[in-house]
Amino acid sequence: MSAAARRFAVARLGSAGDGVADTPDGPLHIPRALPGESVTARPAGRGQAVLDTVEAPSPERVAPPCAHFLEGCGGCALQHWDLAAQARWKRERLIEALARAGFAEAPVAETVATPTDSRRRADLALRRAQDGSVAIGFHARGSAEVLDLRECHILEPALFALLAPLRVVLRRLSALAREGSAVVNLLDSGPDILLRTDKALDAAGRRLLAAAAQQLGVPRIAWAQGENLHETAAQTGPVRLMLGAVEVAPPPGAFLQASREGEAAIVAAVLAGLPTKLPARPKLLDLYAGIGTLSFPLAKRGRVTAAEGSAEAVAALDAAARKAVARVEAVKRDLARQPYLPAELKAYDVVVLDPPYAGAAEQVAQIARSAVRHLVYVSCNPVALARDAAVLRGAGFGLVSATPVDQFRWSAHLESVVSFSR
Ligand SMILES: C[S@@+](CC[C@H](N)C(=O)[O-])C[C@H]1O[C@@H](n2cnc3c(N)ncnc32)[C@H](O)[C@@H]1O
Repeated sequence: MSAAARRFAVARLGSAGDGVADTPDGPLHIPRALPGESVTARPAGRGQAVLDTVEAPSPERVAPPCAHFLEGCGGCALQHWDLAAQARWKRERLIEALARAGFAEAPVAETVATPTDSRRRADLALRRAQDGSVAIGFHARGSAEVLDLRECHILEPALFALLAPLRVVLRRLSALAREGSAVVNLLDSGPDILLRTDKALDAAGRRLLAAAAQQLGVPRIAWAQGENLHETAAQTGPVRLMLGAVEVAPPPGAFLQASREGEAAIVAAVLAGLPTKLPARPKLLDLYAGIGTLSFPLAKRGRVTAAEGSAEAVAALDAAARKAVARVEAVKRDLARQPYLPAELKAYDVVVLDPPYAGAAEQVAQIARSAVRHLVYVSCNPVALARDAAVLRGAGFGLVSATPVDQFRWSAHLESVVSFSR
């Protein structure tokens, strides 16, 4: 039985985008409540509560555009909040993260917004129901349930349009017994799909996927059982994505910046974060380079070494660089186990880092000990950024510029580009 609803004053927003009320028992997280609101909520244990009614709404509360938001879709956390307020909150989170690292009053730019219907990469959950139908969508908040997307205001329309025919195909795919996932990347050649399912793909399944690729205009469908290595199940043509002027053939499920607009904003902030005075033939080191999203634009400014841990991403980057005769050398390297050491870093005028969510503790420790003078750090996690920035500050780096990018509209995620020099 759920607890009785009680009244709470919402003081602030937590890092996951939940309203937080301070209570004698500690902070209480109330999803979908906003700062300044008086709400009733039912405590659900472990500092969590379920919103019951909003008694005094914030003037910043707005009607969520998507029906699934009200059903608890975990794809968005903040559709009930005015966008300008979200942009201010994201900027404040970056200011706080940098202040925690010791950079008080950092020169933080306004948040760069990205539009609705622009997400070109999504990791969607698949779940087969008792009647054989397949739900495709995001998990419901804090649950294994998959919300079958009948509308979506974040996905690129071309990706959303794929869901209805994909449901029909997956219904017949015996390799999907109960659950799986589909990473869908919208490339310039069309949608690229990586299916992960819970059973083996038999000959009938391969024929089904080959026919689906033809019919849906999808150049490639890759498949894997669980977390095993993927294989190409169907290919009707080449895959390609332009990164600046360079054509890349991304591997299945490749990391892409979530939207073209987000990518453009990050690339622009990285280029703007380079020192104004560079030597005549600068050498740039792009760490955690992926398929070269930043490496190719950086190659316009100098010779780039692009290091990345995924063998497939490095192969795609290397092939694209050779074909385009770009000044980019691709290196496969695990930067947690084998970070660039001070002696190697000596060769570079600028280091660009774009690490995964956990940050770049091992690599930043080596940069701190090196003679590197300029660094541009692209972050998708303000907590890791604060930790790594504190190390840089301790090593004498000052903060030159910082730009928050709201690449995941309506979510609590924050991307940022921060430039340091010493
Ligand atoms: C946030 S993505 C950035 C990719 C690229 N810079 C871009 O903008 O598309 C982080 C990248 O780090 C890579 N990565 C994760 N852990 C790594 C490690 N230990 N060593 C090297 N690369 C790693 C991932 O494969 C991924 O390509």
